Amino acid sequence: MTAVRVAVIGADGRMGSTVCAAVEGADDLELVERLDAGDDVAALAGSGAQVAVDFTVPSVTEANVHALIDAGVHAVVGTTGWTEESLARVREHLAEAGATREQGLGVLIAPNFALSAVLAMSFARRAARFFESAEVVELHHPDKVDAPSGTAVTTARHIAEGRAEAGLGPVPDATESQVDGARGAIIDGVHVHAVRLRGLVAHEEILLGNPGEQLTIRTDSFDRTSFMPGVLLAVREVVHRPGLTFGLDQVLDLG
Ligand SMILES: NC(=O)c1ccc[n+]([C@@H]2O[C@H](COP(=O)([O-])OP(=O)(O)OC[C@H]3O[C@@H](n4cnc5c(N)ncnc54)[C@H](O)[C@@H]3O)[C@@H](O)[C@H]2O)c1
Ligand SMILES: O=C(O)C1=N[C@H](C(=O)O)CCC1
Repeated sequence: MTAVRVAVIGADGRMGSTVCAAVEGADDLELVERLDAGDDVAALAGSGAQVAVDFTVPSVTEANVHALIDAGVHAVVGTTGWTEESLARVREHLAEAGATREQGLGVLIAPNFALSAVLAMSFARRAARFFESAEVVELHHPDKVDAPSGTAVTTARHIAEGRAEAGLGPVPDATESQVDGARGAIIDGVHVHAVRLRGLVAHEEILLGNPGEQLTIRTDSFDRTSFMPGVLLAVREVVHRPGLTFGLDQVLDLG
């Protein structure tokens, strides 16, 4: 068995260092490069790396992915901050690169690699059509630079899709006046609230309400090792998935 050669970008960070350890602990993977701020992603072209894992910061991750496509390296991305527009640019770049390759390159971007979070997002989408009200509360460590979390943004979008498919209108909300931000950010009509608290890692509660009842879906990552099985699965899968894959639910076939 030949090991898949893996590079990690953001290797000195909380996630990147955990990914390096997970790759080093896997018999079928080989850690060949550790890059962090100041290193040239384009140089991976001649490094022998087949897959690069990006856990950096929202402001640089898209440029890293374009550089990886140009370098002919598959990408697994956990960094947040992706929009419909930035995803479309990656899709387009991959299509151009694929036209000149025998087997197209793969980019797999997932806002959350923890199985509990992937399932929570999937359950929320399925449950959304049955409830009048839906709100998302995400809770993270205070060193996180973006809010709301990428997971919460994706969860809100899933809920909005489920509601729209069922023909549900806006969530009920009689608020006429508020202190700025009191009702959270509104993403596709769903209110999203962000808590930052020392001691936390990554947590989310999805609240779904009807007259007289509530469904709460909660996911907790108590440790960054929770993300590693999903990251390693993505590394193994991306080489067989040309084009852009968004969300680990696609790999797990959750729909
Ligand atoms: N998808 C998931 O499952 C998941 C899980 C946890 C965190 N995240 C996301 O991953 C990202 C990183 O989180 P973190 O807690 O590891 O952050 P962190 O701040 O600990 O690490 C980021 C690292 O990226 C490096 N970096 C910055 N600019 C760079 C550049 N241009 N090139 C290379 N490296 C660069 C920094 O020096 C740092 O070492 C965030 O967007 C976070 O939301 C995603
Ligand atoms: O610690 C972080 O930062 C996390 N970021 C992701 C997000 O924004 O959804 C996933 C959870 C951890």
